[in-house]
Amino acid sequence: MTQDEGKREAARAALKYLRPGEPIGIGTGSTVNHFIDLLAPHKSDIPAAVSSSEASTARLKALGIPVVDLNEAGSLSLYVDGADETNRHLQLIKGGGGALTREKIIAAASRMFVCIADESKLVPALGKFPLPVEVLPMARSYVAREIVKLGGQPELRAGFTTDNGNPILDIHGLRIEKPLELEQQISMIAGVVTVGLFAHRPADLLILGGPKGVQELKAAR
Ligand SMILES: O=C[C@H](O)[C@H](O)[C@H](O)COP(=O)(O)O
Repeated sequence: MTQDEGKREAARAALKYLRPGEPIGIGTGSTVNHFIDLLAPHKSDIPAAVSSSEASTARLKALGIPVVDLNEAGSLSLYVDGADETNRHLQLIKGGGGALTREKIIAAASRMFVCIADESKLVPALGKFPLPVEVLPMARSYVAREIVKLGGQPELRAGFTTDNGNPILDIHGLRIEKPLELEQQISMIAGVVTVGLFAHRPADLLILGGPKGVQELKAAR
């Protein structure tokens, strides 16, 4: 089984959590793209979606699923999204595709966050995947210097701006032993819009696809 097939199987397993008649929150990335595609036969059950990126919005609309603003939808019962890394507490690194800010908002506004991924994303400690941080343009260098003080090596994501018009610093060299503390520390740096560490709002359920099939994990809390 390829990594992409693992993503697709995880996405397929998430379909059973759909709540017919209720709007759904939709993340961003290649795993979520599978999930959106698999929604086709269920679209009459989905009145609307709240989307975390322009890319997911375009894909949902192409399928005929109406996309609404979060302000209009209110709180959501279900949010489905991928991750770049997860630990056993279902704390995540997200933002490899640059959609971390809208993703964090929708996750916060949702009662159940189902994370879908291929099994390579489950790691003993977060931090091998460079941690994305969205920053306001004028704060880029200042935030980078503050991150060096925390022991990370920030690298500007070249030629990239988020859907919000901001740059991203990818932080290398972090072994994240205390995700809750680090999320708070980085979030407090002036000029940081969002850090792609989802520790205060982890996933509620992790669905992993791999050669041995699909496994579902609840957070060890
Ligand atoms: O910004 C992008 C998101 O956080 C994605 O959920 C994350 O990068 C995982 O993407 P993929 O499903 O393509 O591995």
